[in-house]
Amino acid sequence: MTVLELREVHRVHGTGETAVNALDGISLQVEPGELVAVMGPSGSGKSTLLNLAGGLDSPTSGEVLVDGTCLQSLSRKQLAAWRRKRIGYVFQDLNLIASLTAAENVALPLDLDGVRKSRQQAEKALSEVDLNGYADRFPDEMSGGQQQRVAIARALIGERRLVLADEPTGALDSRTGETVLRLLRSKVDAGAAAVLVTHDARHAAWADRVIFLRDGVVVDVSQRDQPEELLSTP
Ligand SMILES: Nc1ncnc2c1ncn2[C@@H]1O[C@H](COP(=O)(O)OP(=O)(O)OP(=O)(O)O)[C@@H](O)[C@H]1O
Repeated sequence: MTVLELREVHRVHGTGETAVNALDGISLQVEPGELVAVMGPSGSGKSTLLNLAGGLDSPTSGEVLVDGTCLQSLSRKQLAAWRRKRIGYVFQDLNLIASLTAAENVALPLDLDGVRKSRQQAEKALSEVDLNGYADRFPDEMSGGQQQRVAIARALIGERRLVLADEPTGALDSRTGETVLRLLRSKVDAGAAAVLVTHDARHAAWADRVIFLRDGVVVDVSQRDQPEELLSTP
């Protein structure tokens, strides 16, 4: 089943003379096993698209479906539960909770859903981002890059079907940045769907499809070349 679907989505920010068409009729489907990168100049609507996909914002018109359910049809409470279970976010502002340790931050979405053995899962997720031994540290006891990896671990933990990432490698050196993309890729290869907003073509190269936005519309889409096509190129 299609994990994320946007149907003719428009989002106008503001009203009257100052109104901005942040998204101007976007349709998009992301399937299980697919990593889609979104690129485009500043102000082209990338963050708006990600916020709508994650149910953090609502379209002015059009529909956003996750796992076949229209997010706008859910009550606030249902939407919160839907998001927590199915959607993982890695945003530029990491949203780590300062009073919780790394492991507690990572386990939080599971704890809120009453999942057992959340601590064990959180420690495993932390070790996957090379943070063995950091479980009991608080965010302010970690570097920016380490905090970013905690945020990645929190986004990928559990049965998330959709992962939304906004420049997830922002504060990381290039080697750690590559680790993050590899983790995202392997989550997708295991059956999740992901949307990655990036300004960096090297990061977009990890995607199956790259969508280019300008002024709230899709101006180009590039598909990852099939190896066979590459081999047959003279
Ligand atoms: N809350 C808001 N109120 C008014 N205008 C907004 C709001 N959020 C975004 N916009 C406007 O909508 C347009 C799209 O913004 P958006 O943040 O989605 O772009 P972006 O491509 O993510 O930009 P960047 O790469 O700089 O993060 C811009 O013109 C922006 O100024």
